[in-house]
Amino acid sequence: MSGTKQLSCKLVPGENATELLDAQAHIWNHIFNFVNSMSLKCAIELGIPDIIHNHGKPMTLSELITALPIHPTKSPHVYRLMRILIHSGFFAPKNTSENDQEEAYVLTEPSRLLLKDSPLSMTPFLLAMVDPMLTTPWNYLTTWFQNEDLTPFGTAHGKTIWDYGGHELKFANFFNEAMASDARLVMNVVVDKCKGVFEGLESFVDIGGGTGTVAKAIADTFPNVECTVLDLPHVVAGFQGSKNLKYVGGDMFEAIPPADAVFMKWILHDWNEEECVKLLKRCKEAITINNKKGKVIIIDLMMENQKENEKSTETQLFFDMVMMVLVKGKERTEKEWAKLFLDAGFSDYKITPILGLRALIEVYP
Ligand SMILES: C[S@@+](CC[C@H](N)C(=O)[O-])C[C@H]1O[C@@H](n2cnc3c(N)ncnc32)[C@H](O)[C@@H]1O
Repeated sequence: MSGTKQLSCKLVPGENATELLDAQAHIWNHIFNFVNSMSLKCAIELGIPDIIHNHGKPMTLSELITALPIHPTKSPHVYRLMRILIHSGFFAPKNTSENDQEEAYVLTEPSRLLLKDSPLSMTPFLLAMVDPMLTTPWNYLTTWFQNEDLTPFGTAHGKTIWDYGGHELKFANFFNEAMASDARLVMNVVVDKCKGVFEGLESFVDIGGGTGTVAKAIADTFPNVECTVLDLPHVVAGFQGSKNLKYVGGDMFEAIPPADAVFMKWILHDWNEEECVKLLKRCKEAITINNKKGKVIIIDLMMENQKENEKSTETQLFFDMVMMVLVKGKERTEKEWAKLFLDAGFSDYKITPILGLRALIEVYP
């Protein structure tokens, strides 16, 4: 032996083979965690949910293979893709009839939400989040821990995500469409379950409101409310308002149009504590102008609001890491939210926990 240490292959006393193999399997499972998202991405790109949906009845493997836009040499592999997606709950097997040997596939609730033309489709969000422009920064996480860069996204692309959107049209389009698809789904629930939050308002401004999905939903549901979307000039460029909806291009850290309610969905989790306090102070100015007493309405993730559900906790932890990698923000617990509100000079808040992993929070001056 020339100076290298020889590691013993024997089990350490007290360690049994089952524990060792379990530990190995645990590591394998985590190494290959990306297989779930990449298999799902592939199924969406091939249009599998739509093909099964349009078939109108449970679809057998051979029918699926015939309908898929794939090379004939790949036909024998389709069942493998379907098998993992059944395991992860995106499709379900169904026997077509008692005599029929061949299993058929049906959609599940999650795959129904991935139908391309469904009004609440999450497909744009999925395709954006797994696009290499957003996954590449993960390869720079270690480098970022060891340098002074603000985000791994910045290390990878040399710009903040917002500046990048201003330069890369393709990125801006799929990012804004991803946000809009989430806003459609959330506003569907909000307008149905918490209409009261918006009743009595005369004016409403959605800051960082993207291409206006939230403001449009409020403008349509409450025709007497004057709605404004404020976002970066390149995001709102070319958008036309309507009778009670207008678009304003600007920087929310500089000025927010006065309104009875300032709305922020998926905004504060993008920013650090100092920036959030600055933004909340701007919001407070906007809702208290002329001695008015409006409110701030926030939709954002609330860490630890689903403690009993292991999968939801993991999803919240995923989101927090995403915030670390893409932007300077974080996901916050109720205690952390309360501190932000206090530091920005607000006196009270109310949480409506109707949005699953997220919450609707009303904040009062
Ligand atoms: C995570 S997206 C959320 C979009 C939308 N609120 C939603 O949830 O669908 C954040 C938004 O903030 C906007 N934004 C970033 N910096 C901004 C600034 N300084 N002023 C105004 N908007 C900004 C981005 O352009 C983007 O539309």
